[in-house]
Amino acid sequence: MKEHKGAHAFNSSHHTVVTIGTFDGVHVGHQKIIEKLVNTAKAGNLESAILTFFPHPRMVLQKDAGIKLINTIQERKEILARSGVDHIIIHPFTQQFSRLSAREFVRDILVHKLRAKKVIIGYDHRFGRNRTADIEDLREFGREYGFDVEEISKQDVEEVAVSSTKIRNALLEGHVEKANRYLSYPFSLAGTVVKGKGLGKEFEYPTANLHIEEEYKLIPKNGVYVVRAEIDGEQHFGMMNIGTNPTVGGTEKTIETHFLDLEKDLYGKYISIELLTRIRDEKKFDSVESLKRAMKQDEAFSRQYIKDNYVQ
Ligand SMILES: Cc1cc2nc3c(=O)[nH]c(=O)nc-3n(C[C@H](O)[C@H](O)[C@H](O)COP(=O)(O)O)c2cc1C
Ligand SMILES: Nc1ncnc2c1ncn2[C@@H]1O[C@H](COP(=O)(O)OP(=O)(O)O)[C@@H](O)[C@H]1O
Repeated sequence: MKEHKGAHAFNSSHHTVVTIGTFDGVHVGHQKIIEKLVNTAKAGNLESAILTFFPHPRMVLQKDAGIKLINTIQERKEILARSGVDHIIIHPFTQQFSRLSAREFVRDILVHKLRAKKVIIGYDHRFGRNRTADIEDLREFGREYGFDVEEISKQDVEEVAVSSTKIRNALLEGHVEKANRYLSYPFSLAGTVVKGKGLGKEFEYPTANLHIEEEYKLIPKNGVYVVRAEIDGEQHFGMMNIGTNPTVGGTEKTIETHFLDLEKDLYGKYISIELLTRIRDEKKFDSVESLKRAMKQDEAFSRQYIKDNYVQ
């Protein structure tokens, strides 16, 4: 897969079949559309291309700072790379871009830059300044500029929307296994390991504190999770706490992981951690001793879960 930082950087001499969308999560519904894209490309001797926007249009147009996404742009790229698509174009969604007329968008981006011969698009997709144009307008442009339009049915579009909402809600409610089923891969949190409060030694459980740079990344419900990560090329399981550490008087939200059977300096490392299941809520214990006992139980639960689900 080739990545292009905007339609203007696209330089393939082949004709393409293009689909347009945010693809947050790249979940099972998205995967169905991508499969259609890839098969259409093969059948028509075209190259497949996904045109996606970043930042998310809602971040730019509604200054919606609160919007949370399942994937960071980096994660979206990595998951799409596994889907067999030839090109991903990450077009910067700016105020200026949003003011392009429908004709300018079609002519300058789809036809001239991306050399589209086919566009696969949701039945209700709207585009151009103020989202004035619809799929019928796109078909009309297609006749003028020489490309076909293939419609994604109402049923498939709804499946995509329902899945995205279900995944976001499942994560916010702590149901990671449900989210992972819709995603068909484990939801993950990625960031750099930073210094914490320095209490890990007191707990006999050193914890790697994850700093996530992307403030738009959705963080699942506070609580304790069984997790897995690759560290220096090796798989490690662990237990993660998302929360404010109320027992030790914490107020800021932290994401910290104790990796089982590992002793390693992780400061400064960039780690992507998969969430596998949720153990319990984060609690304010009346003593550090009680918290330690709870963490011992979390460890026992985690070891059993890993044995039951991941070890042959
Ligand atoms: C598996 C696990 C479960 C935890 N559960 C709780 C909890 O229920 N309540 C709480 O206040 N802190 C909880 N913590 C956080 C501890 O308070 C935290 O690890 C400790 O404050 C050390 O912080 P530090 O790494 O920033 O020094 C948990 C941590 C882990 C690793
Ligand atoms: N098994 C392990 N799991 C997590 N971190 C570990 C582990 N072994 C060693 N470490 C190191 O210990 C650090 C955490 O120690 P800790 O005493 O909890 O301090 P902090 O408050 O900075 O998190 C981690 O950032 C990592 O570098």
